[in-house]
Amino acid sequence: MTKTLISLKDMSIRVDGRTILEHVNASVSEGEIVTIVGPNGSGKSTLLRAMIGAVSPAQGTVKRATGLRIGYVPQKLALDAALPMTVQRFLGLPKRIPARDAVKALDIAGVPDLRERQMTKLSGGQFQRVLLARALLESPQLLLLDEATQGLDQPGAAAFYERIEQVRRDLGCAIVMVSHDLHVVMAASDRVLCLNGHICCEGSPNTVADAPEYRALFGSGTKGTMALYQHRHSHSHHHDHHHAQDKTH
Ligand SMILES: Nc1ncnc2c1ncn2[C@@H]1O[C@H](COP(=O)(O)OP(=O)(O)OP(=O)(O)O)[C@@H](O)[C@H]1O
Repeated sequence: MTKTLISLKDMSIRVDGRTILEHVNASVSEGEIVTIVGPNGSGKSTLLRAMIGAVSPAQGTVKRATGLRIGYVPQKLALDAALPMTVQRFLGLPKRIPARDAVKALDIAGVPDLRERQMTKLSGGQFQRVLLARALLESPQLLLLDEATQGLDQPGAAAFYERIEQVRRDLGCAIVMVSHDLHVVMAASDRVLCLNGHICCEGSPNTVADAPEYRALFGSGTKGTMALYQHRHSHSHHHDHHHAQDKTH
């Protein structure tokens, strides 16, 4: 039987007396890819933060499987450009890690050659891969990605998501990701949650794209771009390497 890694029951979150999320019921099982979509300010990041335990529910519960290992890729990470730091060093914060652990994580993240490079000299795509490598260090059973492709162009984002699917195949971890790239992300997901302070609708990518609640939020235009991406996506696996390399050189 598939194990439930995390479950949220009737969860509400309040920040500064304002309700950000209410009555959220959701769970994530072993090995599945769940995408959270929703307009700006709809509570997507807050939902991930509730999953890792960074914010506490005002009502309801968040239950994590005992000893659950979570890897988290945050939405933004500002590094001081004046501070020289290699990728190896960054991966070893706060505690140094052996080079072989860094090599392995970077390899899984699809950037095996970046270990000696300076963090501030990386491209946007390379930086995101290093953040992914960092989240993979603890062999997570659940990987949480918050807008991990922000600032990447479409081929870069597509290559990133293809890598995520590869990570899931290799490590068998479940993945929960937040994204604005609806057309790209939804094709890679088993399940989509559409959020707007509460869960408006959920289901397979196609079910959600057809749901009136989703269309009310995003219009029907995304259906077309999603179909376009699914078509491209089904042909693009062979090119993963090229895309990834596009972003790493
Ligand atoms: N620490 C905080 N203090 C005050 N308000 C907060 C805090 N964190 C989030 N909020 C508010 O909660 C709401 C949801 O924010 P959240 O970042 O979860 O949304 P989001 O869907 O991830 O948005 P975006 O797509 O813009 O990243 C917003 O109105 C935001 O202003």
